[in-house]
Amino acid sequence: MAAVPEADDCGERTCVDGVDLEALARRLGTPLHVYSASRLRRRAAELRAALAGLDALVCYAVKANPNVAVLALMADEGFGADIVSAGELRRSLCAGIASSRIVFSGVGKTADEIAEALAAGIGRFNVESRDELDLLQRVARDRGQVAHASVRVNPDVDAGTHAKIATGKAENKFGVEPNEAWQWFAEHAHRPNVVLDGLHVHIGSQVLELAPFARAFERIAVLARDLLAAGHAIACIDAGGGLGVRYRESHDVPVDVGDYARTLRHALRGFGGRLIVEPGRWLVAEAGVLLTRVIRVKHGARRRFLVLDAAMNDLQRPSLYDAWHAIEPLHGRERERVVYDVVGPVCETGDTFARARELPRCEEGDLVMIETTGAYGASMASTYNSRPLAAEAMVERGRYAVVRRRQHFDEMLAGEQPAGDWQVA
Ligand SMILES: Cc1ncc(COP(=O)(O)O)c(C=O)c1O
Ligand SMILES: N[C@@H](CCCC[NH3+])C(=O)O
Repeated sequence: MAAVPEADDCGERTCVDGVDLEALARRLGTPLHVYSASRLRRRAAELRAALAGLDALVCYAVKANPNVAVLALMADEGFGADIVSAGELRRSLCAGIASSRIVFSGVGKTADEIAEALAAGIGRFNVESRDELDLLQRVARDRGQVAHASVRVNPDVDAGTHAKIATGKAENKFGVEPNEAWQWFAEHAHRPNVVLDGLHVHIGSQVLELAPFARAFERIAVLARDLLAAGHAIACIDAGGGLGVRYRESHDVPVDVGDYARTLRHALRGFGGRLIVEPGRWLVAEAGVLLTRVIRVKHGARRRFLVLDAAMNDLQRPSLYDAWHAIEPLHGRERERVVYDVVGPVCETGDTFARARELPRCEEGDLVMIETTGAYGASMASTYNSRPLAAEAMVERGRYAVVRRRQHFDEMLAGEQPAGDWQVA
């Protein structure tokens, strides 16, 4: 009997976690998101090791990849969830994440979402405005419950990342100024159904330098020390997420997770409460690839286009943030190298995965892998151009499981009908 292969041991890069990608793509069709369970577990273990000895809870940022199999793996690793909607709450609970390990962030929580989260018994709300804090008090009072809450503080720190995913500058919509946080603590008696005993900070995503983290953590630590000295309880500090990953060899140098944890330990020295971290991308990005086939090679007047069956609706990052993803044909690496614009079939020039990318010559039907797509890939997918959502599969040690099958056209149409049944408004 053949031994079960270890992760990624197929030698060539045609395998992920012991699973042959060509065979998988033939079986499940393309475009196809594939996630490696072993890679996910390796990252989880590295993070746990970096945080060892701290009273730390990892609340995985569900938005990065809300696939229930990914969430179930996080639950199995003992992680909680950082959610931003009732949808993410339901997914997390359905995947087996303990409600007490769920924290709820976001500037637009509605009364219904807050009520649903209270009913589920989530651990903590990361509150982003006074209006939200008052709403939390009202909803908790009406339900006869007490909610634990942290103030999300905006530290006015430049995370040095893409402007669209920076969240820690004063001009961003997230969090409140430290002065306002002080006022909320001072007014705690006005809100008997909210135990305000935590601080939260999150400066942005794909952060590749340690210094902005250090600045933000120091600001939060100083605030925590001052609040404690003034007699307020601080039971929890939530350091957010944001750790970046290497999309491009030789360009992106990610922060070492050990250095990140040391920076946290240093900033929070002497703090005896609970630490929460909320990484998303760092845990899942490198565990995912998007498999896609070449529909055709089109020779334009000025450029040569490699037209794939994946498009911006399957992976938005290149069109939205000009993000760079490695693109590799799975076979024919010995062929001559050719420069392509790598595009999808969607009717927008922005539906471009890469411009002027040198690749081995490709032919119709070739399987191509777009790398580092485990975070903010499928989670940001749409059905633009009435393209069904791609399937998602988990692979582990030579086995695969379809964790989300490809959407059918009738599912896309479900709930829609031609306007024929007019009602008086
Ligand atoms: C509050 C909060 N926590 C955690 C994250 C996760 O970020 P990342 O995927 O960069 O770790 C985000 C997204 O930026 C966020 O807004
Ligand atoms: N969607 C962004 C990350 C957003 C982080 C969410 N707070 C990306 O793909 O890089």
